[in-house]
Amino acid sequence: MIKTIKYSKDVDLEKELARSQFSYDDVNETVESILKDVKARGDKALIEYTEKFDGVKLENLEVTEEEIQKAFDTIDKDLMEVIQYSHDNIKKFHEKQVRNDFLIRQENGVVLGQVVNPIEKVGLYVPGGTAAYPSTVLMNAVPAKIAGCKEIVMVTPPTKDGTILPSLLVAAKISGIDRIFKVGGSQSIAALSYGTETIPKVYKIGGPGNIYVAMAKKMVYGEVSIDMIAGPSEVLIIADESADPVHTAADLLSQAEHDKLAACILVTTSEKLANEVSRELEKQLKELPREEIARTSIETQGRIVIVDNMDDAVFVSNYVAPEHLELAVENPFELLPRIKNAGSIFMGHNTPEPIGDYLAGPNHTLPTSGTAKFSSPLSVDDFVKKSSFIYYSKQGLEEVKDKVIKFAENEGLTAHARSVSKRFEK
Ligand SMILES: NC(=O)c1ccc[n+]([C@@H]2O[C@H](COP(=O)([O-])OP(=O)(O)OC[C@H]3O[C@@H](n4cnc5c(N)ncnc54)[C@H](O)[C@@H]3O)[C@@H](O)[C@H]2O)c1
Ligand SMILES: N[C@H](CO)Cc1c[nH]c[nH+]1
Ligand SMILES: [Zn+2]
Repeated sequence: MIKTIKYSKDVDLEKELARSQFSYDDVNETVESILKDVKARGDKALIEYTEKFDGVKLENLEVTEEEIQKAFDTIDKDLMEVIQYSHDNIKKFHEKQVRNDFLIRQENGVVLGQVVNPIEKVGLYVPGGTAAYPSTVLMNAVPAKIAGCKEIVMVTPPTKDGTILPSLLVAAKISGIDRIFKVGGSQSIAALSYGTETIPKVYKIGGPGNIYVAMAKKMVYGEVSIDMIAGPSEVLIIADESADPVHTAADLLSQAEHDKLAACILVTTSEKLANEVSRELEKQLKELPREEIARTSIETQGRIVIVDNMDDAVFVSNYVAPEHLELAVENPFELLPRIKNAGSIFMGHNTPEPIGDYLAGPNHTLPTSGTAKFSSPLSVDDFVKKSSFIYYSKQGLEEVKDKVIKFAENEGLTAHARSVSKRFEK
């Protein structure tokens, strides 16, 4: 049964919405020791952890060309069309994000500018523990490809028979991934961070994963860059009395089935809707093949929050800063400007969250665990870096020389001042 809370200003949201069913300390220790071990023992450690966590002893870590060809030969052709359709929508949306170089020319001959360069080597994590995510392959790889990254490698856990599903391989090839490795979890994050005999060290790691993956990315940050902490899925639905309880429950469960640690929250002004959704969740849970995962998520992390008005609903939502926010209200566009913290916003009654998961175009790798307060969806920006450049003419330098010298002397940095003044000595 999902827990229901009546919100008022006295309610301690930190306590009521706490995601406390898991010991992060245990995960920390496990991940730290895996990272150290892979750094020390490379491929040998990867093979052992893959046997331990994924139940398969691998001979080779890299997917071969024959395996990729076989995937194209065996994949369901309708699924391949859907993958291509989704790829094209994601590409169209992300092409709009491309940043161009710019130049500022001044009359005195000074030229200033910014050049944008792709990050050369990137590693993409595609989850594969309890479900396979070809959609995540596309969401990660397409922006990297548009950015122009030279080497795009993908890591994902293998199935029990030591293969990678055809849908993942086909999605990887369609979106331009160069190399694919059959390794998942924190061990794969270690491999991408430090490099092993087989897996190249990259400059940046992107992609979502479970708590072990998220923790590993956090720990290797500094050694490499990371996109964000995209962990267990979340959805928060703001609903008024116009929302349909059957649809609302279905939307909550769409994210609950990802992970026992997924967080699904309904915030509503309607007590009637709250009761109906609570009943409907019980009914629909029984119909799901992944009932156990979804039930644990709903019963431990799930909440229905009843509020007096939309102001309070918006306040709670901005406080949670959910990965996905559904505005299941009469006029979602009216509410939109008041939403300050959310990964992706789904507007109105005909935009269920899975539309964004699969094919609308915007990215589905999104900030979780409240990090939407300061992070954005995965985008082309995550795969580029910028350099600025400065060109001064003789006249331009002469015009500012005294100012630079003044600044440098104030900071007590004589050599800085002299690097300018020396140019004007006779
Ligand atoms: N934010 C997004 O865009 C997005 C997209 C898709 C999925 N997700 C999330 O990704 C996650 C996928 O999780 P998953 O588990 O299915 O796949 P996963 O690939 O993230 O994790 C599986 C791996 O976790 C490791 N692991 C499992 N138990 C472990 C243990 N006890 N100790 C050490 N390592 C262990 C193993 O190496 C295993 O291969 C879910 O939380 C889902 O909500 C997020
Ligand atoms: N909802 C996930 C992000 O939290 C993305 C996804 C992929 N496939 C289905 N859903
Ligand atoms: Zn999803």
